[in-house]
Amino acid sequence: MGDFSSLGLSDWLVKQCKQLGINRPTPVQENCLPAILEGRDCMGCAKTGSGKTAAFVLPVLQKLSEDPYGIFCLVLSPTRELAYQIAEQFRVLGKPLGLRDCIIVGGMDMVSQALELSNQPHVVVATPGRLADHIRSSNTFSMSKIKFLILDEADRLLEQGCTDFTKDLEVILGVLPAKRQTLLFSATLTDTLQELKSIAMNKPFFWESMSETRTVEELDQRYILTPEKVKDAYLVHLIQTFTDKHDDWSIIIFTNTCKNCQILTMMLREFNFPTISLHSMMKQKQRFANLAKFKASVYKILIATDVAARGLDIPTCQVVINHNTPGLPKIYIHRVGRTARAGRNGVSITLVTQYDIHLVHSIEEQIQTKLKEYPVEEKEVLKILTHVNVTRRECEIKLESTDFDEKKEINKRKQLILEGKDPDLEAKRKAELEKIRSQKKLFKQKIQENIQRQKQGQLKKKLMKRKQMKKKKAEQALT
Ligand SMILES: Nc1ncnc2c1ncn2[C@@H]1O[C@H](COP(=O)(O)OP(=O)(O)OP(=O)(O)O)[C@@H](O)[C@H]1O
Repeated sequence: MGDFSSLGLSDWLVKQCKQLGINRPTPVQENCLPAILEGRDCMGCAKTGSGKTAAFVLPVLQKLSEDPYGIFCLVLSPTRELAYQIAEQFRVLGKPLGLRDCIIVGGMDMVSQALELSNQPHVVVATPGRLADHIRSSNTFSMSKIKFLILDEADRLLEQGCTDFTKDLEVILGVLPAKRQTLLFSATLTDTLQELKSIAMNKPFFWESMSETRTVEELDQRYILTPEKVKDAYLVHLIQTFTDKHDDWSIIIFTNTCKNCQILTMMLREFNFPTISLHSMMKQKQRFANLAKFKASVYKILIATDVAARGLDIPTCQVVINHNTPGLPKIYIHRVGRTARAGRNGVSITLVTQYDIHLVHSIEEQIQTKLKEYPVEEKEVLKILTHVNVTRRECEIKLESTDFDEKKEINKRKQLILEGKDPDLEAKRKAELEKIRSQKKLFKQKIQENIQRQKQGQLKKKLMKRKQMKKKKAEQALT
């Protein structure tokens, strides 16, 4: 493995890297950096925590230092927290340049963002939705001269999941110059390769880390098979044992919904665990504040939805617990990738119910690794089971008495309005769809029942016939 200078990086950047403890390039940096410096489009697929961010930040900074102007580079990120983290890397590594960056994400003041954009920052780091809003509503900035477009977590930006970025991406791509360098990075690029290739049109240099497994070797991947009702008791027991044994460990717990995130946070606090949460129903300022407190180890436990699954770099995080088994292997890979980063060790524990076993199998198939069972003293778990379940129920009741569900409904309506839809019409449409769906279901059920009845009738007839035959034979034998 060479050093950064031999890859063509300028001395000032090599020095800057050293100050951050980045001395030798990781494979993704070693391979992608020269191609980007040569002016090629690039698609880099490397495991979580392998230094993909610096693989695009460093060459952009080098090119910027040769011809500084704004807006030089646009980076898109699927989440707001990740956008801040990327901007920070640019700021730290680009300090000697006097780099001016600007972060454009939802949940923050739009007017001050518009002002910052009009000041022509060198680098804009944005989430697609908010940037598209600015493009639609303002003509005080131009992106027609950008040299670099970067899609971090590129596969997420292009997939049509619950947050669909494709329309916003169309708006953004519409104002960018065709002549630019496009860089796409993720730990899970391969599923969306075709869509990505249409964005990086300029015969992209494609690099993927060669490895049989898709998760890092330093990660000890475990599971616990548990009935749904005992899950929380296992969780409390696990946290208790980790905190008893290790003062300095931080834990991220992933769960499937904002409500569950909130309930688990309340519940773990009842057990005096220093817990904080991160999910999309929180105010943005609170989200940033909570993440900062977790990063600074003020709180040792972060309970999050998948909004924290990708990209976040928290070196102190030693353990990831999946309170629910992720439905997609890709999500699993990103979630457990929040630990065991940059060569450090880490543990992931997935709580698996009997209904999730098939999900574990498809995860294992994708990552080419078998999860090992995590040994637990079941006696200890059973001892706290009732206490934990009663506490959870109390927390649920407490949450129900707040306006959490109401807020969720209001947020949904706000989102629909922002998408240019009428919330009442949407609700009507949804109800009608639901009605049609349940009618179809009922119809299907009736058909099934009819088939079943017919089958049973036929079976009965057959049995009767057989009985009669037997009887006949017996009578014949007697005569
Ligand atoms: N060459 C290097 N040597 C040592 N540490 C490095 C090097 N490059 C990056 N790092 C550090 O490794 C950590 C992980 O890097 P980064 O966040 O870029 O990972 P990533 O590949 O983008 O992961 P993910 O897929 O989860 O987003 C960071 O703390 C970063 O500072």
